[in-house]
Amino acid sequence: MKKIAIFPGDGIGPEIVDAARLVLDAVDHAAGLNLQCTDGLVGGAALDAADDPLPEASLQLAMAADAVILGAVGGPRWDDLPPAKRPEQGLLRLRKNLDLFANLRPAQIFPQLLSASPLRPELVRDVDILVVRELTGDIYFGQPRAAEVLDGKRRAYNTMVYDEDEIRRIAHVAFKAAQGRRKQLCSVDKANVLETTRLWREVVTELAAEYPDVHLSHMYVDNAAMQLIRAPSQFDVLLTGNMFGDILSDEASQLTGSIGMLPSASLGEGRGMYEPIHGSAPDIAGQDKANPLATILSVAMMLRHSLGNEPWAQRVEMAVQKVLDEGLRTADIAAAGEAVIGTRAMGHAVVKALQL
Ligand SMILES: NC(=O)C1=CN([C@@H]2O[C@H](COP(=O)(O)OP(=O)(O)OC[C@H]3O[C@@H](n4cnc5c(N)ncnc54)[C@H](O)[C@@H]3O)[C@@H](O)[C@H]2O)C=CC1
Ligand SMILES: CC(C)CC(=O)C(=O)O
Ligand SMILES: [Mg+2]
Repeated sequence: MKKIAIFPGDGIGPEIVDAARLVLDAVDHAAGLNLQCTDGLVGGAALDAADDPLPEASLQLAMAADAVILGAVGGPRWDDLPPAKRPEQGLLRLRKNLDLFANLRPAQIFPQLLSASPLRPELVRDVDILVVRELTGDIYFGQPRAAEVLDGKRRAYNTMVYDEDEIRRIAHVAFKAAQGRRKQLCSVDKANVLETTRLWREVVTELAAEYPDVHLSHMYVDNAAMQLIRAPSQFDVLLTGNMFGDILSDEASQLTGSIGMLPSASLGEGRGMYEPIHGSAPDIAGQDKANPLATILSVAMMLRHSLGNEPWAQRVEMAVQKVLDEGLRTADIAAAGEAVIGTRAMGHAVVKALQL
């Protein structure tokens, strides 16, 4: 028996998680996984219910689980709160408390969706990028942070900080990932301007000696953002800090056609958390329009990384390929004039494509 904690969150979170749950339940039943799934509150839903975006009960639920599935958090209802009190803090604290320092965000091309990419098909056809993003450090967590009034003037600051151990452990993850792929590792920083990322570059370079089979290169983040659009197939594994990885992975999602296609695994030494890379999409929440495939592909990553079930991970991924082959599209991945189905119908379609 494995325990799965499920945090649907806010906005489209409950919709995409419900669609992914259809797939997870079907796999559980067919593969005899004997999963015990329990829902919990995080984000705005938790703020509303318990005045805390990560109530103690939710943290305990996650800590007791073998794996966690999370939809998305945040939304305009909580926009007036200062950053440190918003729903997003619940997610950040969950990642930190579970020590999920490695966020794997694969950006793969689905050939069926080449026409959905804003880039020319010949530019994206061969794209297969793994963004390895550090997830528990950097400016999202650094202290001090404050918004204050000084000499009658409003000012605010955050702190970008990494120590060498934090850099080393995420770099090891990236080097190892590159070894299992095309052995090209590009580390992204802003070492020309920032001390933090100068240390990042130093530490990553030191580690390269332990991975002689991996070709390491370095790129400034502004150039990396440009190269992702100019010639994205040059990248294999991209190693980044927390903020740069957040931004570049949203950008990379567009190569595939939609942010609704990109799953992620947030890993540490213990249990993993599986979440689509996108947010709570308030503009389409509650309308059965959201693409649940990123969340369903995150379930596949959970089967692979936390449940040790590669065959079923691949079956879920193949089922996603099949629904795309069949021309089934949510609005975000539909070409002009193409018929569109809703979130829930897409979940059912993936279950059907599993051919159980
Ligand atoms: N992991 C998380 O929980 C994250 C939460 N957020 C939060 O989400 C809220 C909205 O943030 P935004 O900047 O608008 O980013 P977003 O990722 O929620 O949405 C950006 C755009 O992508 C579209 N989109 C996102 N996911 C989609 C899906 N599955 N299917 C179809 N279209 C999709 C949205 O409709 C929107 O037009 C904010 O409160 C933000 O802080 C943002 C990013 C990550
Ligand atoms: C805390 C989240 C809102 C940060 C984010 O955008 C992400 O992890 O993709
Ligand atoms: Mg993000």
